[in-house]
Amino acid sequence: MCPLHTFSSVARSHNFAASAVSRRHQFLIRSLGGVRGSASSRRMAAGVTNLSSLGLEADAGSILKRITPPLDSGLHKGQAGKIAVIGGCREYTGAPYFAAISALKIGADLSHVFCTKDAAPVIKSYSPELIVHPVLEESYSIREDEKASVSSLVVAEVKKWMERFDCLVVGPGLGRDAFLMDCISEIMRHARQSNIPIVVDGDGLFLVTNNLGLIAGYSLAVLTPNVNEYKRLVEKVLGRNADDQDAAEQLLSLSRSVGGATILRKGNADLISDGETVSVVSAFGSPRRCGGQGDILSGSVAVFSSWARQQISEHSERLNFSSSNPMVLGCIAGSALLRKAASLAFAENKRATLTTDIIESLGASLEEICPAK
Ligand SMILES: NC(=O)C1=CN([C@@H]2O[C@H](COP(=O)(O)OP(=O)(O)OC[C@H]3O[C@@H](n4cnc5c(N)ncnc54)[C@H](OP(=O)(O)O)[C@@H]3O)[C@@H](O)[C@H]2O)[C@@H](O)CC1
Ligand SMILES: Nc1ncnc2c1ncn2[C@@H]1O[C@H](COP(=O)(O)OP(=O)(O)OP(=O)(O)O)[C@@H](O)[C@H]1O
Ligand SMILES: [Mg+2]
Repeated sequence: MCPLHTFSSVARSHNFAASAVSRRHQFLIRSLGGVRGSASSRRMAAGVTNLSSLGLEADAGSILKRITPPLDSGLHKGQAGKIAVIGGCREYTGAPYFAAISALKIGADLSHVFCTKDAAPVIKSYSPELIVHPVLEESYSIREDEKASVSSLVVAEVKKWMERFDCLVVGPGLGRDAFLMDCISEIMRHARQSNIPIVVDGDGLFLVTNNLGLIAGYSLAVLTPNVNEYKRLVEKVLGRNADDQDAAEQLLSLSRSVGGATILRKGNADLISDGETVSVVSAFGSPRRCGGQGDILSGSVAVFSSWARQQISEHSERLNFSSSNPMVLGCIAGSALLRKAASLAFAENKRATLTTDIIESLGASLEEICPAK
């Protein structure tokens, strides 16, 4: 287990130690955009009463420490996690790379990428660490009369690996080709039948928003929408606009409406709900909004939720968390670690901070909270 004093020093420097009440208060002020005495702050005050009873700011440092497994010479390759990212097409090769390499940097043993044939050599060239499968096809590369047979082949190629994975990340850099979307739907149905957790991000959210049945009622699904993706999801599911005034209540109701899939709403503060609880991670990260940070998050959530699942199955009696849902714990851990890594990378690189710099800070960030030895 990680020594407690390590957590205390991290907590001091990264705001984990602020009292729960003050953090809740700060979050609500930020998320609801209140100005003292204004109408919006009065609405906010009403929200505080409702939301504080749900429990907001997560004790992310403690969760990170308790779900991260110790390094143990008795373990063999694969036991610390096998993750697969399904994404990467002609346009986007960075996003699946960011998600897959982040999973490895955090501590997973194996990270696979299933992408289109065009994207595969590019992704392989970024890193020899990733196992890259050039199996996906887009409409432009196949004839109409081939579609049925190619679709069966694509799905079969992914299915034969599926049972080995602890978690899939569906969507980073996937694109929105209609043929590809149909194949991915089939792959997701199969993953669900096999009880494999799925983190849905990027274009996977475009697919799911238009096919809610893919994740509805699946408690091992996590959706990680950014501001645009959340807006589309809320409009589709609740028939309303995304709400910043009652953000936590709306998220709770959104998650309930999709049958308890966990949703991580990304933004200034990250909000997480599985329809039972709402948690917030609001520790300051970085003011740089370079593309790719959401991809780091999706790869991280895949690893941490797999670890949380394992810890809960082995030691549920001594894990006294606010939520017993491993997908929620994985979201909290992933969000907190990303923010810490972004803050370290920004301290060093300032305006030049890029996603690759944040990835390079993941190891040191986790080490401060949970040392390897
Ligand atoms: N280095 C990389 O490889 C990175 C790659 N990335 C990858 O990029 C993909 C899109 O993710 P994103 O975050 O740009 O989507 P988002 O903010 O909803 O859209 C912004 C605007 O663009 C538009 N739009 C998007 N896709 C479209 C499409 N296929 N065809 C048409 N329009 C499209 C969208 O329009 P709308 O959705 O409203 O119709 C909105 O106006 C996703 O795969 C992600 O993983 C990122 O992870 C960053 C690093
Ligand atoms: N305004 C903000 N202030 C502080 N942190 C933010 C802000 N917006 C997003 N973040 C952080 O950046 C992370 C990525 O969120 P973002 O909204 O950039 O995702 P994304 O658009 O999906 O990213 P990507 O470019 O990888 O697709 C979130 O977990 C959140 O912690
Ligand atoms: Mg994204």
